[in-house]
Amino acid sequence: MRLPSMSGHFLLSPIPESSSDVLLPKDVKLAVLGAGRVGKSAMIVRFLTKRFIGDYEPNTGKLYSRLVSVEGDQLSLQIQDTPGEMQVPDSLTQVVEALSKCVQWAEGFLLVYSITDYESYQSIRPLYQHIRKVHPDSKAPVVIVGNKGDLLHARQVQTDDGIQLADELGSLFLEISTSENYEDVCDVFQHLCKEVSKLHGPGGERRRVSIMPRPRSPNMQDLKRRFKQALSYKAKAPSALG
Ligand SMILES: Nc1nc2c(ncn2[C@@H]2O[C@H](COP(=O)(O)OP(=O)(O)OP(=O)(O)O)[C@@H](O)[C@H]2O)c(=O)[nH]1
Repeated sequence: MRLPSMSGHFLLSPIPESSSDVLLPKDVKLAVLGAGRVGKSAMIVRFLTKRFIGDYEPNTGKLYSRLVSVEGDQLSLQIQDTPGEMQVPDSLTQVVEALSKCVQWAEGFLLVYSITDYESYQSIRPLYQHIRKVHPDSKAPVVIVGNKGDLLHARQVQTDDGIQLADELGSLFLEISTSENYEDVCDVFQHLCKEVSKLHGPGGERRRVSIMPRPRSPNMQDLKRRFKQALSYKAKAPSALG
């Protein structure tokens, strides 16, 4: 199943401030998983900043938080990046534990492989099965992405392989190049946000809360005037000590 092309752009905008009642944004928690240096961090940063940053240190699990608006819906989005490589054998258990916690925590998943790395493609199925095992009753949306689509000369995974796997697992699939195409990266995250948001229902976690009106900031001119007044009064007043 291929990811349908999205119309319209993903709007990254701050939530408007209101002095009275506000609607809390819905929480959307996504996890990005994939074995090896498949471009997970690059994708997240590309989505959040529009920029492609070519050089990253291998990450150890960074959480990104943003307020975003998707088709008019205000979302409090959290994206958990996960380590693709385990460099210290001793920490294997910790990494697996951390991954399980993250899978438990998240509501929507992005499974990434690189079209230049067949092993990363092979890791998608077990990752997918792990998600379904941790969330047996939920319809947690999963999108499979074949990244680095620009590196055609180094291709090890055919597009059809990706389509076939995604069909088999019942997931959406898109082959993209994070470095060359911001729109595709955006479509992927936008799709996941919308699907997770649907899980919360139409009203979801949105609720009205009353917020205290913010106290007015002091008028500095007025304060200075009063301060001077007080000083001059003090100067004129007879001293209590005689
Ligand atoms: N040519 C090309 N390179 C990419 C693309 N996406 C990511 N890269 C490169 O792939 C390398 C790994 O990218 P990362 O984003 O660090 O990969 P990661 O999956 O987060 O890796 P870990 O941090 O080890 O989990 C970097 O050198 C990126 O510049 C892409 O679409 N095309």
